[in-house]
Amino acid sequence: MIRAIVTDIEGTTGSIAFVHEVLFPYARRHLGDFVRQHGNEPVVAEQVEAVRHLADEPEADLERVIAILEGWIDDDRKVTPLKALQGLVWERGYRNGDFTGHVYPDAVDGLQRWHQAGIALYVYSSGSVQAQKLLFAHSDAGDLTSLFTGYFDTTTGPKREMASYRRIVEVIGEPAESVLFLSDVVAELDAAAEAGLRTVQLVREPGMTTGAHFVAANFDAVPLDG
Ligand SMILES: CSCCC(=O)C(=O)COP(=O)(O)O
Ligand SMILES: [Mg+2]
Repeated sequence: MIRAIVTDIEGTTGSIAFVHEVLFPYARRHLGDFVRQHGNEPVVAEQVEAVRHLADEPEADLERVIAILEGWIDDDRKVTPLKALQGLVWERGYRNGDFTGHVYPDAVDGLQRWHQAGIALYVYSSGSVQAQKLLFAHSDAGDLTSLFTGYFDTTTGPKREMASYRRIVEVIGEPAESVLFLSDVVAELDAAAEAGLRTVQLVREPGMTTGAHFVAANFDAVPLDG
């Protein structure tokens, strides 16, 4: 019996296009000025220092750090300091009404249905927990945050590593086999299955790589039995 569902965001609850054509370009446009303006504030300074450490450039000045971050956006690197800073930059975009978080209507329905059925819902995304909460608080369908029990990001570990899912299951406090992980990415599903979780792959667009996981075209087709 499924007692908890952990869902990915990009390509699962919302479109890949929203992340790559709205969120990432917004961060690319505003990140430099944001870091220049707020670089002395502890929450930003901590991430700037983490960039220097991760890039192995301890002497990098602020302009060099910004260039590193912009390169990481271009390469879609799922690294914690970039993700934390992106979340801070997107906050302004959501609050200004520059965009709303894309969530597929079937995902809204499915999440509401499962929540009403007493299944605990969690998010696991490379986007920071702050960015996840912003997306669901300012979604196309309104504030959906009350549906979720908890959020996990790269501070729990990379999404393609089995140990990350072991940690998530420990926090959830349910047996791995009663936790279902939803994602569009086979490598993430492989890692979750290795940790003993049940898995379903969302294939929302033609031509996506599939693997050994049950495939669903949308949340209506996600089976909770068998
Ligand atoms: C929290 S919305 C932004 C998502 C993001 O930054 C990202 O890299 C997508 O990662 P996911 O793990 O949801 O595929
Ligand atoms: Mg995804």
